[in-house]
Amino acid sequence: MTQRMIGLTGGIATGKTLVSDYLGQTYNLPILDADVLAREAVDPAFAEIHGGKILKAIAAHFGSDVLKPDRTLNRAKLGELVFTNPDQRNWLEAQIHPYVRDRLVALAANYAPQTVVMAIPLLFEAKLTDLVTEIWLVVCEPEQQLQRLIARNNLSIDQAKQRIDAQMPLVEKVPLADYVLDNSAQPEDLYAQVDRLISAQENKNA
Ligand SMILES: CC(C)(COP(=O)(O)OP(=O)(O)OC[C@H]1O[C@@H](n2cnc3c(N)ncnc32)[C@H](O)[C@@H]1O)[C@@H](O)C(=O)NCCC(=O)NCCS
Ligand SMILES: Nc1ncnc2c1ncn2[C@@H]1O[C@H](COP(=O)(O)OP(=O)(O)OP(=O)(O)O)[C@@H](O)[C@H]1O
Repeated sequence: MTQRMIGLTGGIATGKTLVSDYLGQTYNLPILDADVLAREAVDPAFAEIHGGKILKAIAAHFGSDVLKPDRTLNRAKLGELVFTNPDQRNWLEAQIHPYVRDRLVALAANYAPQTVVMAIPLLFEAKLTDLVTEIWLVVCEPEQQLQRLIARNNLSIDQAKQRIDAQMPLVEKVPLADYVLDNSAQPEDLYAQVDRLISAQENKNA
């Protein structure tokens, strides 16, 4: 039996975390989160897995300004550098994405044959679609996305727009998804769509 791998994606701040938290808590599904793994890739505490070489390469490339006094990554500083410069962003992604891919594969294998959710913001951009067996896309209105991002990350309008523009436009992701979850109303409306999707699948497999 093929292991079911739900690829959960969407634009930044559209509501993926609401969906993954709900799937984890209500349906007990394991959540593999690419953002968490991207943090792990540069975390000295995980040097046993990655040898610490990604953080070293980042510091060599961008200068030690991107490190905090405790030698961990200054994410705000690096964010400023990469979200204003696509070449630098591509360079950074090339360091981190292969690690994220390998960890997703390894972690999913640990759960086989159980269904897993892979929450991957850059599922399309990072060409990770081959890892999943179906794609769920969370969307909301562009203005809501902007306002939610500004509020959550405490960004200026320009900074928030830069982050949104660093991703493939949401409208281009819609035709690539198997299911689209609309998060332009209340979280409860979003959860109801998740329930429908899960029960439709359960009926299909019954
Ligand atoms: C630039 C960094 C240090 C900024 O860190 P910060 O703590 O501010 O953001 P965080 O990592 O929590 O990401 C928040 C959101 O930003 C978006 N985002 C992150 N990286 C990218 C990117 N390279 N391109 C477009 N959007 C991105 C995603 O929607 C993500 O959910 C960090 O985002 C990073 O290391 N990015 C490169 C790795 C990557 O591509 N991660 C995405 C998952 S694979
Ligand atoms: N339906 C909603 N109504 C109001 N606020 C919401 C709604 N959905 C999400 N939010 C808020 O918008 C922000 C973004 O949501 P969330 O963190 O789930 O997005 P995300 O897609 O996981 O973001 P990222 O790509 O950065 O990981 C959060 O602060 C969240 O509380």
